Amino acid sequence: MAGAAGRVVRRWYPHVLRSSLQVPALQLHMSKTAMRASQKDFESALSQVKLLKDPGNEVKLKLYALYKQATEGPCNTPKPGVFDLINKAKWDAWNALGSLPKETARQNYVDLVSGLSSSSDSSSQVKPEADRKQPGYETLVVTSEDSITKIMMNRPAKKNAITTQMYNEIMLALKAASKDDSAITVLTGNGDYYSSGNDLSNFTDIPPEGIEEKAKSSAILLRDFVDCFIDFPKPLIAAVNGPAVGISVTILGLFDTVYASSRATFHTPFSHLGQSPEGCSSYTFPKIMGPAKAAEMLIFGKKLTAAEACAQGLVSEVFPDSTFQKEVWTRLKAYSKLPPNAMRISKQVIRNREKEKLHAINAEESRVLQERWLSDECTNAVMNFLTRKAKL
Ligand SMILES: CCCCCCCCCC/C=C/CC(=O)SCCNC(=O)CCNC(=O)[C@H](O)C(C)(C)COP(=O)(O)OP(=O)(O)OC[C@H]1O[C@@H](n2cnc3c(N)ncnc32)[C@H](O)[C@@H]1OP(=O)(O)O
Repeated sequence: MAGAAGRVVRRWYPHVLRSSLQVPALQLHMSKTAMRASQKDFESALSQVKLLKDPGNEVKLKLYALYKQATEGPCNTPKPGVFDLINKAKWDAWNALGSLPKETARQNYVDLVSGLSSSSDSSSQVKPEADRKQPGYETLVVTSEDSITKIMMNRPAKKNAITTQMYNEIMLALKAASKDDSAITVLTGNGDYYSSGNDLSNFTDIPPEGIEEKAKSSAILLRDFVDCFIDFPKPLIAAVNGPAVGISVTILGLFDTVYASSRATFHTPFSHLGQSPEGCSSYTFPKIMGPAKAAEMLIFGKKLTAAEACAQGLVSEVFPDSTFQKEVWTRLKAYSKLPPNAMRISKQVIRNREKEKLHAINAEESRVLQERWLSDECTNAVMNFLTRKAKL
């Protein structure tokens, strides 16, 4: 849909008003000039109008009425029935022009299109992401545009490993997105990784109260973090731009749609790390892919390719890496135009009956992990990574 200059170009035709209409308040004193538009100007405006960004139903009705008046003169067709809403709105708009002369209607049409073209040119300028970035986040880039809130993990040099600060910022961003006027929310990563999961340096920041206290507060953080995904009220989409590890994989079971680049992999090496599953994956993964496949991932740490994850139902669709961004955002922009309330309600109908269960599972997984973090198996695995002795 984006044209060569990054300009949004949609095709719509004023005489074929297909979408639902609000009854317009027509005030048609468009041209204050005495200039007469030539037939050529009018034809050029007719071509130009097809290239404009959709101006909304009210303006489309004005254009329709002026077009009819300019080409056929005053409205002389029978009034459509009260239940024929669209044709009635069109008829009302045309009829409201009364005996406006054809030439004036033509001039008003040309003026209106010219005004729309210049405002469309300036509003279609794509602002650089830095200008649209929401302030207050250090580990994320959060932007809202086209009814989409995008939450991008932004520690590319660390493979978007999730620090305590990033857990907290993701929670804040999700809470804000649940209340903003976006229709859908997307989580993605900056750089070559989607996320390498929990930042293992979270284990080194031990408070004076000791490791037990750290494990306790971390279990609360984990539970709160996962709860935000369980409770998120709008469609939540993951755009998995590259490899995903640990908690960034497990929470995918709580997303509504997961798009993956062909370069993405899905890895949950919990046993290797002396840990156990979180993000409700102990429940969602067996449900999504069956217990045998889930066990390979969650107990044995089998890494899945994007194609395998898609075959097993964890991923909705895989896109070639070279076209991933373009294809995914084109798709999401189209989805974001669907009626937002209907999407929210559909999500509720699909998810609500599981919510209580998911909260209980999350609490249980967090409790088990709190103990695991204090185990020698976990301490040794983390130390091996931090002292550069091991990688996944
Ligand atoms: C008692 C306290 C408990 C505290 C708990 C807090 C809350 C926990 C909540 C739940 C837990 C979730 C479970 C998980 O997510 S488990 C998965 C954890 N992730 C890993 O084990 C991945 C470790 N990383 C790697 O194995 C490799 O880095 C990689 C991802 C395979 C990439 O390898 P690479 O060779 O391509 O790149 P590399 O040079 O290693 O990485 C670049 C720099 O990024 C740093 N880095 C990458 N991932 C992490 C990570 N997860 N944690 C910390 N740092 C990471 C890496 O060290 C490099 O840094 P530098 O350039 O050397 O400074």
